[in-house]
Amino acid sequence: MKRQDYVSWDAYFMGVALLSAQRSKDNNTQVGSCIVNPHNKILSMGYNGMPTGCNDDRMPWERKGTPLDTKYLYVCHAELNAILNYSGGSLRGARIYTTLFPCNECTKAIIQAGITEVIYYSDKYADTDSTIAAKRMLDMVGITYRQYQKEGKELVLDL
Ligand SMILES: O=c1[nH]c(=O)n([C@H]2C[C@H](O)[C@@H](COP(=O)(O)O)O2)cc1CO
Ligand SMILES: [Zn+2]
Repeated sequence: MKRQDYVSWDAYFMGVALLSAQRSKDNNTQVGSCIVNPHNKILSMGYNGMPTGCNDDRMPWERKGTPLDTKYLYVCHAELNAILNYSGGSLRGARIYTTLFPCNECTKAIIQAGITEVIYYSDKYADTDSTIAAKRMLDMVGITYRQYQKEGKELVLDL
């Protein structure tokens, strides 16, 4: 009989997104994303980080203070990184697994890239204008979004 406790496709791809998030240098929120085609092949991954070439140690990671001295003006979001990291052509018809509901800016990129489904883990900023705007756009263009349903499986990686 075949092994029974293998991970589902959803758990597999959200697991990859969660693992990608572990690369983030952000001390408050680590976000990871994984883009998958309709044949369940992974096309791209990303996490939130400073633009390539911007030294992590010289960039601000603060949340508050003078805007120029906070991370927000500089950090590249996980979803955008996953989209931009793809060098294989079109993402049309793909779905994106992401550990945090995409912001309005990433949502624009998701729409323009032709991604057709968003699966998210956390929606901790649901009450912000950014997330409300994101959902408004997704609804308008018919991109479906659903929260990842936990399967009660705890996976420990002995790295
Ligand atoms: O969809 C997203 N994707 C993403 O990568 N991020 C990143 C930007 C920041 O590095 C961090 C959010 O920081 P904070 O929770 O401290 O405000 O997450 C944030 C969002 C949603 O705002
Ligand atoms: Zn974003």
